[in-house]
Amino acid sequence: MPIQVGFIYEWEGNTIRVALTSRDYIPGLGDLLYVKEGDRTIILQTVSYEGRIPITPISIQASSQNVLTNISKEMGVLASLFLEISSINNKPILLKPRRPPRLMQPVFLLDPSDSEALEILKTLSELTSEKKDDASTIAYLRAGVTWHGGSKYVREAGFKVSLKNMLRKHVIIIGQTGSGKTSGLKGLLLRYALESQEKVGWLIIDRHGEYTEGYSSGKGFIWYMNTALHSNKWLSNVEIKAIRLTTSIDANKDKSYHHETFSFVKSPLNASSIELKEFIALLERRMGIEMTGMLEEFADIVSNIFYELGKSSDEIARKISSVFISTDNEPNGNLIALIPLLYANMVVYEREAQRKDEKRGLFKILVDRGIYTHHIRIIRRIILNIMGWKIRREKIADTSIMGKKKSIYIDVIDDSNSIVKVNQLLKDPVSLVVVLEKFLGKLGELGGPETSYPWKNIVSIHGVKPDSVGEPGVVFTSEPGINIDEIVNTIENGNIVILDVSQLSNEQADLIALTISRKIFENRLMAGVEESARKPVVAIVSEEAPLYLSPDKVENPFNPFARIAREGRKFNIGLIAITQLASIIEKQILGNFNTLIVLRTKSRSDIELLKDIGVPSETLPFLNDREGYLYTPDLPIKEPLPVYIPAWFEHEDDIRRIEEKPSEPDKGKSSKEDLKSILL
Ligand SMILES: Nc1ncnc2c1ncn2[C@@H]1O[C@H](COP(=O)(O)OP(=O)(O)OP(=O)(O)O)[C@@H](O)[C@H]1O
Repeated sequence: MPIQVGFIYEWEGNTIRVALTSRDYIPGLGDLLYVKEGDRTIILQTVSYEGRIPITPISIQASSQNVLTNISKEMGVLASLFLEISSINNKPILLKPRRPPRLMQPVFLLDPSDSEALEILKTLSELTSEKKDDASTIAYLRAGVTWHGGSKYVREAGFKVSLKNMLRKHVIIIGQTGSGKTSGLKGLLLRYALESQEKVGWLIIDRHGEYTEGYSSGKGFIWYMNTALHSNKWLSNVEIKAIRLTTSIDANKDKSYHHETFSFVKSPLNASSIELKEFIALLERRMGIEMTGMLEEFADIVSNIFYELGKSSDEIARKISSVFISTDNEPNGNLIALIPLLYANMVVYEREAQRKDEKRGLFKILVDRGIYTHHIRIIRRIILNIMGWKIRREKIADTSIMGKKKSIYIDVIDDSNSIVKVNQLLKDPVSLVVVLEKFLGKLGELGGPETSYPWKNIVSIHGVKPDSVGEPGVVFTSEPGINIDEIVNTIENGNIVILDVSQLSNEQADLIALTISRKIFENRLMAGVEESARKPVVAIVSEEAPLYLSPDKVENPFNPFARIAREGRKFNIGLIAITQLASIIEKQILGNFNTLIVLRTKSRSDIELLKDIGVPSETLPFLNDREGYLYTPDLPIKEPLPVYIPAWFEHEDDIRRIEEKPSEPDKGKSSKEDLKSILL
């Protein structure tokens, strides 16, 4: 039986006043009501309510205790015209209502427990969903705010969109802490795994280790994802790679899980994966433009020397150069690590040796460019601090000068507590001496007389001839740890990478997020628009993206998040930005986010901002977890729709159904037993 709550009482502009007559119904913000009028069903959305007792104040003070219960109340709801289902040639169509319902028309509650209301919800979902084969359900229509365990959404009223279209035009999820951003997004990922017919490459930058939680318990999110992917014949070969960045290399061996489509590894990252320009872009935030400029200048001098060494006829020099300059001609993390070592092993001695007016070596070149010792010290401290590296003093030789015994030391990098592992050349004292000798050789050609460094000529003491490849002493090995290019390739091919950066400092996590995002973008840029269109859409899920999309950050040409927000769609790359505050984002950039999912928020600035795009923002502070509004131009109705986004754990029934179904013979062992044996 339809639940009548009242009548249309009056209208004014877009506001409809409903006089409530039901004793049982207490209105809630966002409640959906409907009116049937011929073949029109007009849906109203509650934006406010009012109620009063129709008596004069003096009566309230009547002596009888029961006076209030004996008199009637006047209650009303203020609602806005939300949607209208009409019909043309007996086919239902969805409209934005232009006319209010007639006065005195009965008004009903769109409560999914009633069969007529349920039919209306289903029709709405039909009319608003994309009909494409690869469409996945991203949310469910919500007929109000849940109350006392009741439910205001139903599974039958889902909104389906083609993820491929939606993701490349960027999605932003806005909501205060605990509003359900993460659990809802995991729900969305699960719907992708269950329903999509097209692969999407996902990079999930996991700040808090939330996506891999319970992976070994057999019931966490990963478990659900695996089961869902295996059941989906279009995605059954999609891999999920979970990578937890850690400082320890050994953990790799005993703490990794592998399955044909799921792996979990703990590993550090290698320094050659990180690029100097990314590091510099990151530093602007911490050191300001002037100091960052100095580091850039310093790094330029050093990189130029390595570019030169790369062209030399000396094979060792060329090999050394390739450690510091990656194959794409970009100075990398090893070069960043060398900067503090140049200070400790060269500049310090050059400064000591200087006579009044005569500066020498690298120190002279730096001072000529306005970079003084105190600047270098700051740069050095910041590099070590951000990267988690330390400097360790190592003895390389004992000599005797005029009968006096003297030990010779050199400063090397200690990366044992860092997630970024540097090349052995920077850790092994003798190898480092060879690097410094080569560096010095080129530096001498560029300017200023050298000075004497304690480590100089020590290589010959060790009997190492730096000119010959393979002589003992020069250690050429690649750094341990995962390479960012491997991660990028996995995503490019339509797989899911969960990059757990929870053990990193914020700065390290930002550095990694920026580096990988830029690499993904540059790869597609190189492939070109047409080639990229043939590749799977890549979605980058990131909580840090909004921090890099503020007005002062979006101007930086090296900011990959800003570039992706502006140009990503051409190259099939989309951002899923998760934020507690949308108003920090630069306005034009925010305009590039075509899909908005707005959850509970109390932020005044966000409420104002969202009001402008038509979200009934007065309801936002009162929403329950994962209740919100969805606005996407990919649905036929261009209005913010009240939705519920179920959490991943609310799809338990779907997963159980899959698990109970016998596995198909052509998929081999993809059943519960198989996964359990891997995960438990
Ligand atoms: N596995 C789970 N089982 C039951 N409830 C959960 C689970 N995970 C999260 N929740 C609940 O869902 C609500 C939303 O949590 P969620 O982590 O999605 O919020 P969030 O908006 O991402 O918060 P934050 O900004 O702090 O990350 C919380 O009340 C939380 O307690």
